[in-house]
Amino acid sequence: MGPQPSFTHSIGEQSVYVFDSLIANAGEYFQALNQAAFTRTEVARPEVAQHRHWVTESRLESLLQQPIYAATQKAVAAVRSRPYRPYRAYTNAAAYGDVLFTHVDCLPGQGDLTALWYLCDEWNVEWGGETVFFSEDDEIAAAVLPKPGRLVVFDGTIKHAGRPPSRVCYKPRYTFAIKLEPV
Ligand SMILES: O=C(O)CCC(=O)C(=O)O
Ligand SMILES: [Fe+2]
Repeated sequence: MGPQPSFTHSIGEQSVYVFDSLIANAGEYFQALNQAAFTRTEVARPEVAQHRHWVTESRLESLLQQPIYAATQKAVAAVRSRPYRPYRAYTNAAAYGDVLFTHVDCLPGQGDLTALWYLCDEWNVEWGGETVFFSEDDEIAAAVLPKPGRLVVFDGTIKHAGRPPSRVCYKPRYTFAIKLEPV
């Protein structure tokens, strides 16, 4: 039997699956990301293109060799019967005061999934930094808190946004996004 989600949220026909404890070395990723070269190049959606946020891209060829990708595949296989392949992987960085704008990760009918890893060595509920998911009528339908090594897998058509960490959080918030398309 594969990994089971810690919990699942249904938003209309779409789903958000939260997995914990699939990797043990989130703190190592956090340390490595502290040395990575981020560029302020990412745009959430065209209308907010003047507000860019910080990202660093991962090479897909190297991603495929990594245990974090194997863990992602197992989680995806636990919730979906069809195969998916990654087409992009990158890490978002946000600190207090940053804004990560609301967006969707794919168009209706594309069937993409997003696998989003919280790569922190610790997290405190007072630090905020949730990923929030919206219903069709723009209500918050689910909010997922960062936790070291937590993975959230969701349908790319769900509107969502990362929230920045609060003023009492002195660490960057890193989320590692793997965008997956049906094969
Ligand atoms: O950092 C987050 O919580 C959300 C990131 C995201 O939505 C994305 O990279 O597409
Ligand atoms: Fe997204």
